[in-house]
Amino acid sequence: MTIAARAEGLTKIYGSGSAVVTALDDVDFEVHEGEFTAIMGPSGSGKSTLMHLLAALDTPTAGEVWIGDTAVGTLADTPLTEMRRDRIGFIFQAFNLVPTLTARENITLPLSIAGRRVDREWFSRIVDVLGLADRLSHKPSQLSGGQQQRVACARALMNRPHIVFGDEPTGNLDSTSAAEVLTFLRRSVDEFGQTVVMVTHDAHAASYADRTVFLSDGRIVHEMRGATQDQLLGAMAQLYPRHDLDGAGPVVYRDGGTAPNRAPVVGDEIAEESTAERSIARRALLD
Ligand SMILES: Nc1ncnc2c1ncn2[C@@H]1O[C@H](COP(=O)(O)OP(=O)(O)OP(=O)(O)O)[C@@H](O)[C@H]1O
Repeated sequence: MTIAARAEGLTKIYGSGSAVVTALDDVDFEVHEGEFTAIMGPSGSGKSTLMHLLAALDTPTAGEVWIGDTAVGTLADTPLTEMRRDRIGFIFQAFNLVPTLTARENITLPLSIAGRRVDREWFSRIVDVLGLADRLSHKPSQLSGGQQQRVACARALMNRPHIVFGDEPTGNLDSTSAAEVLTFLRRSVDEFGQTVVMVTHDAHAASYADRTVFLSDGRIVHEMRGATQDQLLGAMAQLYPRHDLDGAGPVVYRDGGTAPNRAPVVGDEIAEESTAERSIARRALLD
């Protein structure tokens, strides 16, 4: 099996002194080419941190990431930006479309920024598979959430990336729109040989994947192949007995505190997180 990306001894530590958080703790991980991999775990287990490091959007405290044969840590800023632009596709929970551009312009934006030609045939194929042909001249505000996320899927695949990363891509969608996006990701693997890595807390979403890895407290604690939603839920109940399996689960902090006891702090965190997510998205899409 060919390795599309791998991590060795990946560690990410935030903060210092008493505020130190080990978000990832000495993780070894491989992404297989042409496979759909889901990364699951409760809130705070390190899913987004692992994805951001694998996608070269952030730098580890220790360890190394390879995308294909390229050691990401050895790249200077310009080749790093080029690698993200040319070899990686991103789909975010919050769509992150440019509001002033049409669907067509959003889809081709990464190519426009890179000064590359649009492959008309590939564009039509992707747009057809995603059912977007009659929406191309619409602005994001004229599209439903599901349609916006399908535009984001088309944008992610336009440059035929080495890997597509999705960070909770169905997190803001109703179940019908979520199924459309997940079916598309599945088809992109089966029909185009695309490699996909998706972070999710949702067992139904993960059931579309070939392989699911489970994180807990910054470590990979389990892995399953071809698991059904029920099998995934069963594994989650064993691995994360303190968490609510219906949704993202309560925010459980490393010291055992939970969100309802700490409303003001959680409010602050959410505000900070959405700003952080926007800045990650900018780096992924516009750099
Ligand atoms: N920029 C940051 N500064 C400080 N701590 C951070 C930062 N980013 C993440 N963390 C902490 O690192 C840990 C892992 O966070 P991460 O976002 O990777 O988890 P997650 O599994 O993706 O969570 P969620 O499902 O809530 O998005 C958490 O304890 C989080 O609070």
